[in-house]
Amino acid sequence: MKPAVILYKKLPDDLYARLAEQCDVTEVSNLSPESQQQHAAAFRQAEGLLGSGGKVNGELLANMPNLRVCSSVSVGYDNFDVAALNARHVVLMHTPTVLTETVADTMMALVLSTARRVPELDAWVKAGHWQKSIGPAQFGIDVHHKTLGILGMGRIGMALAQRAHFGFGMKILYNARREHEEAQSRFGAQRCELKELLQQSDFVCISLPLTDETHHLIGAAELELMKPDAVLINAGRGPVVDEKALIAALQAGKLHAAGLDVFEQEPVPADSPLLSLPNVVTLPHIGSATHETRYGMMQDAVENLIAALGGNVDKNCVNPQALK
Ligand SMILES: NC(=O)C1=CN([C@@H]2O[C@H](COP(=O)(O)OP(=O)(O)OC[C@H]3O[C@@H](n4cnc5c(N)ncnc54)[C@H](O)[C@@H]3O)[C@@H](O)[C@H]2O)C=CC1
Ligand SMILES: O=C(O)C(=O)CO
Repeated sequence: MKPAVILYKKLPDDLYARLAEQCDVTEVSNLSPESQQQHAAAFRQAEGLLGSGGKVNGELLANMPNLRVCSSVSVGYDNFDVAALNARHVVLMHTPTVLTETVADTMMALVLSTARRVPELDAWVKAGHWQKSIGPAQFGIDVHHKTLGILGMGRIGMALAQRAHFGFGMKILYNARREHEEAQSRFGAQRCELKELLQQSDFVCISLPLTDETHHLIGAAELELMKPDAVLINAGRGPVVDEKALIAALQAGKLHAAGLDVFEQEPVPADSPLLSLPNVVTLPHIGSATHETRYGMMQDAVENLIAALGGNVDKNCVNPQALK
């Protein structure tokens, strides 16, 4: 008999067919309590769960007594209660690597667009303001040969460092618990304390996961340490930055700009002051959102689920110890 799975994300036809060949699939629109109630029997039976977004916590697990494998279409897994999964011996699979280069491209796009004010000036031209030669009011700041500080020197941080160092001749700083030998040998990257990184970087780029330790890692005191013409880029998770403190710093003119792909609340509320600050570039959490990469993530998530249901957690497993 095929294992029963709950699918809470639309898949392309070929990937759905691949999943359905191996599993008995019930498709639901999301993991809301209403959806769990509506499909109670399917949730109760399911051994697998595949999708993205939505909280996977003790309450959901209580409705899924047969669950063995969660497969997330994402690398970040802060929406999963891993301790609760471990306690129930449920393994969590995710999709690192396949999205790394695309997210680093997004971060570089934020670096360039904040520094050179691309969206702001695009809107300015389209609004008919380009009536004569531009002047200092339209100038930006250089990116090349500046200092880029990375918080989260993992897969995405490394791919960003590669672009910044080789493409733009930038000096790379990073903050980490341990020396990153590869970052040092490939990019001459220097490890430093958070304080030093904030004081020295022209661009502070966040590609950190959200954990208890990283929650509000960047608050008022940290923003105060940054150079007045520095730029903050966040593509990790919104709550790594205290958004109220960021808004206050931007309103007080303490930073050149911010480039944000992630927010404390997503979608970002329409009345957020971030949306009316001209020096803030906002993106709707598109870090990995290209056709190619999103397809690759879904493909990996399907294969991860099938492999893990078959007892193979060699690749892309967050908590292989849960099997023990
Ligand atoms: N904006 C978007 O669409 C996307 C956002 N992300 C976010 O990026 C994060 C990173 O992804 P990867 O690079 O693949 O993960 P990774 O695990 O390879 O890298 C994360 C790095 O952060 C470091 N780190 C963790 N806590 C730290 C702390 N307190 N201080 C200093 N360093 C710390 C880790 O040691 C690791 O080197 C994901 O967890 C996710 O939240 C990932 C993909 C897309
Ligand atoms: O994979 C992730 O963690 C994302 O945020 C979306 O790609």
